[in-house]
Amino acid sequence: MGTDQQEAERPFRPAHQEPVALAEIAAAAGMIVDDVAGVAVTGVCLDSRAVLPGDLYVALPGARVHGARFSAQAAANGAAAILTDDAGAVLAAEAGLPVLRTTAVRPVIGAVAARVYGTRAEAPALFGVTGTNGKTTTTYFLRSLLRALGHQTGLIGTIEIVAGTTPIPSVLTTPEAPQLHALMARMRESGITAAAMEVSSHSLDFERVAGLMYLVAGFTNLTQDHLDLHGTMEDYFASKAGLFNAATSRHAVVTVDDEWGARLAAERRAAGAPTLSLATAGGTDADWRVENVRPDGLGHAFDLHGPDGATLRAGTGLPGLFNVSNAALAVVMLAASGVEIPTLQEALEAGDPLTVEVPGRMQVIATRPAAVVDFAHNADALERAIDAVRPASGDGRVIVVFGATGDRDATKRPIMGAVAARHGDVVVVTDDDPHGEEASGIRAAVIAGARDAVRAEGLAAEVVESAPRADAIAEAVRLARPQDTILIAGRGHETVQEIAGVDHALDDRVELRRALADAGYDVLVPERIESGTTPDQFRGPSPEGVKSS
Ligand SMILES: CC(=O)N[C@H]1[C@@H](OP(=O)(O)OP(=O)(O)OC[C@H]2O[C@@H](n3ccc(=O)[nH]c3=O)[C@H](O)[C@@H]2O)O[C@H](CO)[C@@H](O)[C@@H]1O[C@H](C)C(=O)N[C@@H](C)C(=O)N[C@H](CCC(=O)O)C(=O)O
Ligand SMILES: Nc1ncnc2c1ncn2[C@@H]1O[C@H](COP(=O)(O)OP(=O)(O)OP(=O)(O)O)[C@@H](O)[C@H]1O
Repeated sequence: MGTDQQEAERPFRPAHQEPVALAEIAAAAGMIVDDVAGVAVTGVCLDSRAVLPGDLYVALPGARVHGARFSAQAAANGAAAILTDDAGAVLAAEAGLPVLRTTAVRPVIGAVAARVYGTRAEAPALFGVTGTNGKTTTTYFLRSLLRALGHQTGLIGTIEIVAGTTPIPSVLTTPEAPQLHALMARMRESGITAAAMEVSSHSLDFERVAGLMYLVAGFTNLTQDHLDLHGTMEDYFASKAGLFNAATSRHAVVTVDDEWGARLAAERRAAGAPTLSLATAGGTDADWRVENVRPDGLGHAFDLHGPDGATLRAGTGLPGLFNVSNAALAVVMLAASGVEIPTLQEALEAGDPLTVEVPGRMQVIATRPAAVVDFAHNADALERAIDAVRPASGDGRVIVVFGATGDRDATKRPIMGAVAARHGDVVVVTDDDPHGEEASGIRAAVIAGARDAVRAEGLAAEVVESAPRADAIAEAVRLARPQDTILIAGRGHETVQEIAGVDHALDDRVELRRALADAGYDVLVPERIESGTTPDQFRGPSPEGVKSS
C-alpha cells in the first residue's frame, strides 16, 4: 500500500514503461557520472513523498529546503537513483543510492524526463496558451474545436488534467516537468492525438516545460499580475516570451490588442519564427482580425479575416467581449497548425464548439437576479468581468463581491478596489485566500482603493465590507433586486479557501445557489457536480423554492 502522495502520483504515469539506463540519461542531459553501470529507472519524481518504485528522485534545492534532505524517504519509497547538485550530493549520500550530479538541477529535468518517458516524438500535438488572462478558457475552446475536428484530446490546466478517461484535479496550472513528460507518455498511450495546455509564467521561469515542443503557442494578453514573483512587467513579459522561442514552439499566434503582444509578435518575427498576429479589439494591422462582432444570446457572433482573403464565421455563447478574443485565438491557433480554412469552418458550424462550460468562468448561477461566478482576480479581468455582466438596458445595478489574495502581489489590492468602484454599483469587499496574512488588513487595502476612487472621481458606488466570504455572498443576495446582477469574482472553480495554513471548504457557486434559494429565487442546476456534492445539495436548505432549468 503506498502513501497518499504516491496514490496521487499514479494517474500521471504511463501504464507501460521500459527501464532506461541511468548512464543513457546522464549522457542525454550532459552529466558525467562515475559508476552507474547496470542501474536503470522507470520514472522521474521530484517529491520524495510521491516517489514510486524504480523512480529517479530529483532532489531540487528549493526556496525553503533542499530536496536532498528527503533522500532517505525517496529510497524508502523505492527510488532507484538520485539526481541532484553538489550540495545535494553530500546530503543524499546517507541514502546509499547511485547519484547523478549536475551544477544546476532545474535546467536538466526536462531533458531527463523526456529521455525516460520517450517524449521527443511530439505526440500528441501540443497547443500551449500563455498570457495573464484567458488561458483556461482558450484551452477549453481549443479542446472543443480539436474534438470537432476529430481528435482524441487531452487537457492540462488550472482546473483539471485530462490524459485518459479520468480527470485529475490540478494542483498547479502547469505541472512540473517530470509530471508533464509522464502525462505526454500517458496521452500517447491512450491514443490522444492533440492536447491543449495552459503555460503559466511561473512554469516558464521554473523551466517546467523544458523538453516539450509546442506545435502552436498562443498569447492572450499581458496585464499586471504576479509581480510578487516577476518584480516588474518587463520581467513578467520576458517570462511569457519564453514560450515563443523557436526552440519551444513551431508556430505562434499572438493577440496584439496590447503593447506587449505587439512587441512579442515583432520580436518573434525578427527571429524568423512563423508568427501570426491577431487583433480582436478593432486593430487593423494584424494577420488575422476580428470584425463584425454582434450580440448573440448571452455571447457574441463574429467574423475573422485572415491572410489571402481567408474568412471564418464563428461565435461563442460565453458572456463578455474578452471571450470573443479567447475564441478567436483558439480558432486562429488551429489555422496556424495547418487545418484548412473550409475544414475549420465546417467544425465551427458543427454543434457550436465555442459554447462550452468552463467551470467558474462566467458561470451563470441564476437569471433573476442574474448571478454569475467568475475567476477574475486581477484588476484587468475584474473590470472586464463587471462590464460583461452589466445589463444592456434598464436600471439594473451590478453588485460585485470580491477580495484580494494574501501573501501575493499587494500592489494590486487598491487598484482592484478602485476598478470595482469605477465599474460596479455596489462593491462588497470580502476575503479571497488570505493564506498567512491577516484578512482584515487585506480587506482594508482593497477598501481604501475603492473609497479613494469614489472620493477622487466623484463615483456613486456604495462600498461595503463583509466577511467571511459566505456572509458576503449572502449580503449581496440580500442587497439585490430582481433586475440587478450579482457577480462573485476571484475564486471561480475553487473549492477550498486557505486561511492561516488551514483549508476550509468553500465553493462560491454552492454558496451563491444556497443564498439565492434561501431568499426564494430560482437557481440553475449545474451540469457539473461541484465540491463533491450532488445537484440536490446545491439547492440548499429550501429546495421547495428552487426549480431547475
Ligand atoms: C514558487 C514556486 O513555484 N514554488 C515551487 C517550488 O517550491 P519550493 O522551491 O518552495 O520547494 P521547497 O518546499 O523548498 O522544497 C524543495 C524540494 O523538496 C521537495 N520536497 C519537499 C518536502 C518533502 O517532504 N519532500 C520533498 O521531496 C519538493 O518537492 C521540492 O522539489 O518547487 C515545488 C516543487 O518542485 C513546486 O511545487 C512549488 O510550487 C508551488 C507549490 C506553487 O504554489 N507554485 C505556484 C506559485 C505556481 O507555480 N503557480 C503557477 C500559476 C500561477 C498563476 O497563473 O496563477 C502554476 O503553474 O501553477
Ligand atoms: N482574454 C481575456 N482578457 C481579459 N480577461 C479575461 C480574458 N479571458 C478571461 N478573462 C477573465 O479572467 C478570468 C480568468 O479566466 P481564465 O481562467 O480563462 O484565465 P487564466 O489565464 O487561465 O487565469 P489564471 O491563470 O489566473 O488561472 C475570467 O474569469 C474572466 O474574468
